Amino acid sequence: CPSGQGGVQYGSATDLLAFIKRISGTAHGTQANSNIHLNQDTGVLLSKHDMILQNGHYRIDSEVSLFPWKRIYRNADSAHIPKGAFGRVHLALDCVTRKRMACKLIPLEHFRYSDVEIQARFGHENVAELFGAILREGTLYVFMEAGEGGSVLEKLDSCGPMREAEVIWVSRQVLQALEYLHSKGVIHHDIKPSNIVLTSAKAVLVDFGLSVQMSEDSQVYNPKDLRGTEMYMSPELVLCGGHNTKTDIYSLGSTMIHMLTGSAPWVRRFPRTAYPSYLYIIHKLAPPLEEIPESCSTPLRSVLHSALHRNPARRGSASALLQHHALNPTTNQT
Ligand SMILES: Nc1nnc(-c2c[nH]c3ncc(-c4c[nH]c5ccccc45)cc23)o1
Repeated sequence: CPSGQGGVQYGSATDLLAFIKRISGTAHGTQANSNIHLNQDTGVLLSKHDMILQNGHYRIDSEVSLFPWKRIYRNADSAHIPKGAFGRVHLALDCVTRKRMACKLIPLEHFRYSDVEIQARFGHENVAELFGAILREGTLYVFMEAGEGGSVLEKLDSCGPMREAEVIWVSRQVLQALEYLHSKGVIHHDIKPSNIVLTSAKAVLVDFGLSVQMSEDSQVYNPKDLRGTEMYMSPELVLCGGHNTKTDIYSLGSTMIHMLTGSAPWVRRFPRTAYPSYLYIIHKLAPPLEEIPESCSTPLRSVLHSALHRNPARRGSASALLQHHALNPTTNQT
């Protein structure tokens, strides 16, 4: 690059995918990239109108300010946190336009191509929008839509169980995201309260680092590893015999129980201190229907029975559940 000219540029989602493909190859040592070894910032920003480059630079504390927000761990709710499966999410403010964004910092050695790929390829109002990614001194800065209301987990931890109307409001929007992603063959693999963030107007799905897109000619994904957070995992996923998008529906059912009761399924009956793993419990005892609170209305109870069905073929799809009268309260009041 000309002297003083930075390596960050405006581009399309295709340009951004090419960039993260290149650096994820570098992350796994398969190819050298001249800029990677310099202190040169490199990257692609998608939105010309509200992220302002200066001579190909988008530098922290110059073109954009970061404010520490939330330390996040992948599988933090599990008994173990795989090495490096962590990051930090900051609030980011563009210094010129004051655009507010979330910025996730991912050490290059822990970066997965799917961390960014799914959000770059599949846009939906209930999937955290991707604004760009910049590699700087071995750390990838991923700029995304901010859920300034924090996550559903924070809401539950600070305010306790949610009212049924709130649970329906959140569940509908997660189902809208899943209906879209599942139509593209994408499995999120980690639906849980900490991966649903809130803005003033909507709920948004985040963290696609464990997501996969099934091949077009197959309706079954045969996993190489166990993906997700144990308390929310479906029985078929735990068995590792192959699963499909319906595993996300079961995780949403588990998430709905957490929203209704304030606790994840199983943990009240089987405290984490005594049970380092829930995989056997999920295999032998699922589904956790007895964790549905007495106060739960009959219509919402039937949504949970469908979403938590042990047999994925009999579990409701996202499209089917979105038609359920319990999730369309305004229509059935007429
Ligand atoms: N794991 C992950 N991958 N992408 C995100 C993400 C994208 N946009 C966001 N907006 C808000 C938060 C967030 C979570 N807990 C919070 C508590 C307080 C404030 C904000 C938050 C997280 C994100 O998170």
